[in-house]
Amino acid sequence: MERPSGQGRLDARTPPGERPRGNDLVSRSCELGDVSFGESLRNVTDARIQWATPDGLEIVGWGTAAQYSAAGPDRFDAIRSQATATFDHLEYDGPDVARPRAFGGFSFHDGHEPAGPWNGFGAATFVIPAVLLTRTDDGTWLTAVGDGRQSTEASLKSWAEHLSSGPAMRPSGQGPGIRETKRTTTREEWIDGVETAIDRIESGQLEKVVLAQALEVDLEGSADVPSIVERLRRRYPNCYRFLVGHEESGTFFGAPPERLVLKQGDDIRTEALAGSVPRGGSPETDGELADSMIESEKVQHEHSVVVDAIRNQLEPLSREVTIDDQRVRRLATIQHLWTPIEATLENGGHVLDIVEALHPTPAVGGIPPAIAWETIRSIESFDRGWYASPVGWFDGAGDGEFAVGIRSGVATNGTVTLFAGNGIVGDSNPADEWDEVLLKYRPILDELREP
Ligand SMILES: C=C(O[C@@H]1C=C(C(=O)O)C=C[C@H]1O)C(=O)O
Repeated sequence: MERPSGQGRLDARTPPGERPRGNDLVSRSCELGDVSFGESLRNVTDARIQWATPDGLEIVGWGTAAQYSAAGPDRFDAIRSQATATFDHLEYDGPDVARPRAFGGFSFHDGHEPAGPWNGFGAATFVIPAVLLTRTDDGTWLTAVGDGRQSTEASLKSWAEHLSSGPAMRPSGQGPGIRETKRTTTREEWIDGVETAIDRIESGQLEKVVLAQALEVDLEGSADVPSIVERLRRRYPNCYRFLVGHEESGTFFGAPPERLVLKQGDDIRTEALAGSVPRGGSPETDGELADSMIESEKVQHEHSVVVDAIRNQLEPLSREVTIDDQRVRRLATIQHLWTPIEATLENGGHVLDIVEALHPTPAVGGIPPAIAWETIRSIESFDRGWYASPVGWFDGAGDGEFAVGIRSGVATNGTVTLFAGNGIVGDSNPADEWDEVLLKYRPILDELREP
């Protein structure tokens, strides 16, 4: 999309006494009529983000008002302190829902070095977009973030005019079509890897590990990721939908069913989502499959390891941790065992503290964490990059929401690399694990294929 003029620069006409200091940011919002979020992002070549939650919040953003990156074991802290320096001096005038937020994520492991499809995705990268569109049931807002009052107000006005003259809706289009798919892991290699993990579990070193694989998909057409993300809403309305593209990178996107954390003030919501069976062809077979999952000792063990790890991480930070009743989460192509978890923080804090405490849960990593990671490294033959990692947003109050970046892929020139993994415990059956992992490619693979 062509950028309207008047964006960015500190406006020299602002009276000195009224001008924000140095690099301080200014943000303004206004309400808009219906605009197509997908269309707004389509031709953006610099940073862009999209974030949609099962609760109905939808945000797209583009451009960079501020950017933070960090690597190594202190990456959570480093991002928090860089962003706090901005937010502490950010002047915002507008409704809470449209406030500026920092969007981004982390790599699975803090030692990540960007390469291949993950070029441009560091160990932690966040941006406060220069332009944001926020939609809830109550309406749509446009937010501009810049470094001077008059220039930011001018930018808001010109984007409002520009977006209002565009289409309110656009057809969500077709999938690009698939030319060829290539696995990182053959069935034999997968079965070998699962057996190696089971040996480690039986020897007592390891309790659970999540092994994953990747599928490289060569496309017939080009991947219009914002419209793929829009289309994922039709079959996965109760999942998150996101995309993250940095200035010089491919686009990471997906429809994860799993919340890592939602923090609002002292209230924390998270969940254990682990244990999977396919959907049946009818309500009866759906129910039978779900019952077999609930009754399986193997699945219950796989699941309880996640509940216990989350409880152990949250208890030292919380006044109270509540583990809700276990239930079944039914998605279009798969069903999961699911336990919602809530906590009340003892001494407040920042959502990134909770992200750091929880990531990776044994729903995507394993127990004990260090041996699980070493097992993953020695068995998996591809780079997890940002797959299965925290992706989401935080604001100036330290609130925010992060999904677990699963049911995801990274799009780079004509190729999408998809990722999927399974929890392995002592009584896992390697051949069953192969069938299960293929199910987890489906959400995106189906959209790429669809005519
Ligand atoms: C690791 C993935 O999914 C995770 C593993 C699950 C399992 O092992 O049953 C279920 C849900 C997710 O926590 C994935 O989708 O790639």
